[in-house]
Amino acid sequence: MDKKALVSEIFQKKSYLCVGLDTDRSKLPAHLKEEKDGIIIFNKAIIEATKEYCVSYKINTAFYEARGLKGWEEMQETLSFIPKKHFTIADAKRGDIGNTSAQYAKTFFETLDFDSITVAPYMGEDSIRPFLDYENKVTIVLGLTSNKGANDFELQKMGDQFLYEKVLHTVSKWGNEDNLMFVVGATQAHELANIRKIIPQNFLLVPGVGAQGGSLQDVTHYGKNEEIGLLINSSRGIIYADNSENFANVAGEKAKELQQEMSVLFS
Ligand SMILES: O=c1ccn([C@@H]2O[C@H](COP(=O)(O)O)[C@@H](O)[C@H]2O)c(=O)[nH]1
Repeated sequence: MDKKALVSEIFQKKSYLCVGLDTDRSKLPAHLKEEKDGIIIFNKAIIEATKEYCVSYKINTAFYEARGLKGWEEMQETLSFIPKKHFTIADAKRGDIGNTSAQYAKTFFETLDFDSITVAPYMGEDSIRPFLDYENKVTIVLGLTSNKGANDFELQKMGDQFLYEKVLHTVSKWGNEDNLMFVVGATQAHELANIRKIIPQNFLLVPGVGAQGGSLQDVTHYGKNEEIGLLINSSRGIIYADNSENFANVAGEKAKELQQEMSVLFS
């Protein structure tokens, strides 16, 4: 799925919600912890219950990679449950010297066929170029992250600008508004007006509402553009909203609540 199709889905559904599938076996409802395919059953039910209310799913690969071969198979099977009209994100935060990045790009864009991948910018252009070389795929670069550690480097001054501002200015020239998005944490909403001056048109992937306390209203107010330009992610706040056999219905309700809050912020 490309950006044009994503924008069309956003306006049709009045939703810019991305559901995060950070599925941790130790957090499954008790009845699924006993099942060999507990993660698959859980993810399938979550996708069925939430697909009407969201336009995107983000798979944080760490939760699958940690389980070795079985985890990679679970990631692939989970991807196959996601309807084609949803934008898929491999939250893998890759980036290495060029020939290694090329293998990461092949893994996530060809072998697994994700629509997009998150990458770290700090090894520079040759580490990101192999991802950008894929037509009809989107590279999502870490801009200003949601965590406390954003203060350690991203919010340090480099000359007269913050390091994250330098990243946005420079990286945005390596690609275009169709193949480049940036991660900005919902906890950093105070910087969004400034961020929109630097990258008015690129989509932003915004994690950090729900469990991390970011505000959907603030992010939308300061970050929205004429295409909406936002994918707001919630993972734990949706998928672990309930720990009983009714978990999927409750997850669906949580996704619906967020979609309804978004729908009134469209105008
Ligand atoms: O700055 C960042 C970048 C990525 N993440 C990821 O997003 C989700 C957030 O999960 P919640 O449970 O909704 O807090 C998770 O996969 C993080 O690794 C982020 O939080 N902040």
